[in-house]
Amino acid sequence: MLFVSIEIDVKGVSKSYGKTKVLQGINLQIQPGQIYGLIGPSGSGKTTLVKLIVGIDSADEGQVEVFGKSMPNLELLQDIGYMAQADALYLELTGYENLAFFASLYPMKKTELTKRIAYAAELVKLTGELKKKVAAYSGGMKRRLSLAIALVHDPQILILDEPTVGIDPELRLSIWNELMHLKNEHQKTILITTHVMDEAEKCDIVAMVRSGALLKSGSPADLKAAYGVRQLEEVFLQAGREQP
Ligand SMILES: Nc1ncnc2c1ncn2[C@@H]1O[C@H](COP(=O)(O)OP(=O)(O)OP(=O)(O)O)[C@@H](O)[C@H]1O
Repeated sequence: MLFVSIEIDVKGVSKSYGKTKVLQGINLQIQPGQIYGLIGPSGSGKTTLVKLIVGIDSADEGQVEVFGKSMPNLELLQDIGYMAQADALYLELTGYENLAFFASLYPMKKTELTKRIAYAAELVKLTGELKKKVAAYSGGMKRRLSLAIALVHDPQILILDEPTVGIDPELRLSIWNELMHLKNEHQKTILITTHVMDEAEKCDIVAMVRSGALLKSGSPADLKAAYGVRQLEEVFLQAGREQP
């Protein structure tokens, strides 16, 4: 029997805010070493779903398991790197001080900490800017620093909520190359939300979210073949029309 391990398992999850049902009956499974993309229009529920997976909010119905453990679970903090949509940075501190602060929340030796900060800063091309106060950073630089913070403690799972918004195309490409490297060379699992179809194309599995429900999921190639189309965007439009 083929055994497929599951790192993130979302089972029948629903969530409401007040009377508004924001997620309904979501099921998804993410395997180790996958890049899994959530794509959908603004307000479709991607961030809400991501928050349930990270464990900073809890579902009304259903369950989220990460490494077989029910979320939220403080034990798993070390294993998950989360980059929220809104940057949570200390503006009066420098880039370096921000990285050092977040890294210090995890058990790490001083030498390891210094190495990880250098690696994370280089990854997002901020090495030369680390001495500046974050208040003087541009929007894109803040996004890049948030990404560096998400991976500074070397987590197995990276959960990135629209990580490339406000980032120029060249750096966007280099960040994607690095995400591919993290997946291919270090078997990291990456869950990413995006509005951008060409980013969705780079994911192993794409799940299309609309109005709090998962329309379709699969590899970009399989999804396009199933609909007989050449663009992922067309899959999304057709899948949306099929909805009752
Ligand atoms: N804390 C909250 N209280 C009330 N409503 C909320 C809350 N958080 C989200 N919502 C609502 O839930 C719905 C889904 O929001 P969510 O942020 O998950 O969407 P999204 O797909 O991530 O959108 P975007 O791509 O714009 O980030 C929206 O209608 C939003 O207004």
